[in-house]
Amino acid sequence: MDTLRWQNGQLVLLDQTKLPLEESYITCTKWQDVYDAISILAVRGAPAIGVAAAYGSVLAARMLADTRDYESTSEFLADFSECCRCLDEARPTAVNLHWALETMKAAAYGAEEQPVSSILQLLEDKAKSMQAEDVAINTAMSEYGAEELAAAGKPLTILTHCNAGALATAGVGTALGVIRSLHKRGLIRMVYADETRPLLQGARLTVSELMADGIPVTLITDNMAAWVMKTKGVDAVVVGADRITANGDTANKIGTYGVSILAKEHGVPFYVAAPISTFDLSLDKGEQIPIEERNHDEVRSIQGVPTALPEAAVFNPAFDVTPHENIAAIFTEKGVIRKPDTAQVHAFFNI
Ligand SMILES: CSC[C@@H](O)[C@@H](O)C(=O)COP(=O)(O)O
Repeated sequence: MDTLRWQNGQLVLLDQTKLPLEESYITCTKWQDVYDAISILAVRGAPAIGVAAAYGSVLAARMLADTRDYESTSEFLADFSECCRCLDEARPTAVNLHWALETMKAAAYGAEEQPVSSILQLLEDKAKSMQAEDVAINTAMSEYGAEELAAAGKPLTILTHCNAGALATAGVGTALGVIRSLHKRGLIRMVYADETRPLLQGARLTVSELMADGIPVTLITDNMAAWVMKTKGVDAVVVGADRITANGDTANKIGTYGVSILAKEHGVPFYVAAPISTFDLSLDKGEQIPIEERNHDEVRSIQGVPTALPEAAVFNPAFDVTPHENIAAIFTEKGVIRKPDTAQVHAFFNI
């Protein structure tokens, strides 16, 4: 089950809205298909949407070249940038989307002197290398995280929120990558997976991903996390991230902030696993992160089944921000940032 694959010049995406009950795929032949797939969460998770968008930009470049006979490469680049800008609007919080498109644009502009046909090939190669790099990044980050947690010297009970696994990346995942590495070392006693309302990424995706790998996992509803921490000996919380600001504040799936408060109350260390592409050092603090608000029907219903009056007022932020004070460490592919704050993050990035 590949989260995404580039096949015969098309992007094939596993439709995560149908999981775990149905394995079906969406074939994207134009960038607008990728935009739609990202918007409806057919492909989701910060690194996965970055890679998908990179391929989306390849489809955009090809579509432009097919529909117009460009007299100059700079005209093509201007239209290509505009397509990237539109794709970038698919979701606002995960900075990996923006990062991936900026990387693709930089690659295209770096070849400004070359003909459009060469740029098309270069963009395809760049997207493929971005996908391959994500695999390596996940593996390195997972090892750093597992090494840090293995120091406890005993099998661990871990709580996670949302899905930061293979389905959210091109590789083994970020938070679930760390859990996979710990499992390989015989160091997972139990993983508690929050169901993650409203869209149930924990129940639908994390639980099935871990079960498929034979990793012990127990599904809980989001409102059970406090009691599980109190009664089940949770050793650590490990989650992914959608954007991390220069002081270490971390945006992740709605509910993560609450889990961090519960962890603090129960003396449970709270860890974030995220690639460097998830850091947005142009922002000083979490309050500056744009938070996506999604369709209110996602809260008025569960999997399309109404659970509230259709006219009920709703607030549906897709993400929240965990303050850096609540984070014990951030695992990246280049190492661990302990007790993240502006000084630690700056030191890590040599700023
Ligand atoms: C490695 S994925 C990290 C995050 O993107 C993940 O935890 C998350 O919040 C995903 O939200 P989603 O709305 O499903 O895209």
